[in-house]
Amino acid sequence: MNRMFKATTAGRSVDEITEGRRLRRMRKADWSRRLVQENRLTVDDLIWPIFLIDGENRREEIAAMPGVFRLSVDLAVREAERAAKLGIPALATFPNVELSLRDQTGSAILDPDNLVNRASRAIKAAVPEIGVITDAALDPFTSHGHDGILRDGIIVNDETVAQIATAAVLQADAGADIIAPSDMMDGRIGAIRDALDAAGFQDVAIMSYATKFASAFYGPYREAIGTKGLLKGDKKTYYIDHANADEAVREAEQDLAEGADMLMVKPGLPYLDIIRRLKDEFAMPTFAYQVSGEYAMIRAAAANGWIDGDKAMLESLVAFKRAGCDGILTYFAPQVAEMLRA
Ligand SMILES: NCC(=O)CCC(=O)O
Ligand SMILES: [Mg+2]
Repeated sequence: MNRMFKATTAGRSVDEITEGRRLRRMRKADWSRRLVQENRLTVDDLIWPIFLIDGENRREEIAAMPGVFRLSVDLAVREAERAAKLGIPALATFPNVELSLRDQTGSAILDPDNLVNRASRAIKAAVPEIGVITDAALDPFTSHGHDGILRDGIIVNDETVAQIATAAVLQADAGADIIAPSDMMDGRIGAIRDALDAAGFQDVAIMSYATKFASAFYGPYREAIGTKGLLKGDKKTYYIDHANADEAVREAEQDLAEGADMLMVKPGLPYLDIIRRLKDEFAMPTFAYQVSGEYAMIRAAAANGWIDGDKAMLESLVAFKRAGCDGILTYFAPQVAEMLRA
């Protein structure tokens, strides 16, 4: 029937137009689609960001992130066990620090027994086979919610870098396998590398939040770590303008020169072009952070019945692989891992 059909429009048949190259041929059945599929999401691609709170047996749902909880350390350990069983390679921890412990300089990050370090110790003791990634940025620890030390209205770069480097050593000492600083201060990767090496932590890696953009998509995260009501102004003097791409390449280049082992692009889905450029340019292990706002959008639309949440989640994650990612930090990690296993 197809063969007999001659287009009645301007005269040429579809076979004449395509010269016989029919791309739908390989899409005709499930088996052939599977055979030619270029990118595949596996559990090995997942990093699970989890939120911490003080106390015991505490589990608080984050309103703007349905299905995501703040966990006391004992429950975080349980979740780490679950993650390891599911085959998730690594966790990234983020603390919601008690308000009374936050100050102008974020000094609690220098407490060897702060929430993050206690969690790393407990997780590594119970589940040594899972990777632990910690953030050395100051925002969960400052009374103003900025990622650095605030003096006279300015986030001071060099003093912040010195504090972050010291904090990174404490985090490594508590068991962190990867330090992932999310603050975007200039020079922090080199300073962290030097400090880790000087303290004997040559094997602790650095995943640079090399290209972190000033973004509206971090909203729910600020609720999660309790900086929403604290933060005055914005982070535009240290995060990258979301209109810029060449600048992101320069940031990544600089962090690699300073010793970053891995690059991260954040947020994720609106920045797939950056992921592709970094992967092509540097051929380094490259990660995306599918941030809280991206998670919330998918969950909210699904809750309203406007999209199929599971399908949108999987599609968004495969998009990162297609763009060149080696892995993705995603709040969907345990849910996806369960699905990929089934
Ligand atoms: N330093 C980690 C983040 O800022 C996460 C942002 C988000 O999930 O929105
Ligand atoms: Mg930089």
